[in-house]
Amino acid sequence: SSDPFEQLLHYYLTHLERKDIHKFFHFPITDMLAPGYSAVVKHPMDFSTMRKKLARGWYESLSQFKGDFDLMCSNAMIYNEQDTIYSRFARKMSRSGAKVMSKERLSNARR
Ligand SMILES: NC(=O)c1ccc2nc(N)sc2c1
Repeated sequence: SSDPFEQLLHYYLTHLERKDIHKFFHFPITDMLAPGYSAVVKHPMDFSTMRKKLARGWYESLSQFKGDFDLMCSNAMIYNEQDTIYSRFARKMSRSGAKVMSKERLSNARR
């Protein structure tokens, strides 16, 4: 897309997805996969949903984009026990995501 803001978010999304090597966060979690998930997690989020929202121009600011990324990570840390690979990867991804998106000069990027 020609919109530099959209390109920036697309870059972040691609960069963040790459860290999710087991693809734990690539798709919406079903109750089949994770029993009782929909009863525990009221606002699910995943990379494929973020990609759709980006493509539809839903994000007006970087903080909205970061909000969905943080929601995705915190959902996994709430649903999964602390010492599970899912929770561990969510914590790890949350930290590295904060680094990727923390560049001061870019954090005021807007549509
Ligand atoms: N993102 C998550 O919270 C997540 C991802 C994958 C997965 N697979 C399971 N068997 S529980 C589970 C939880």
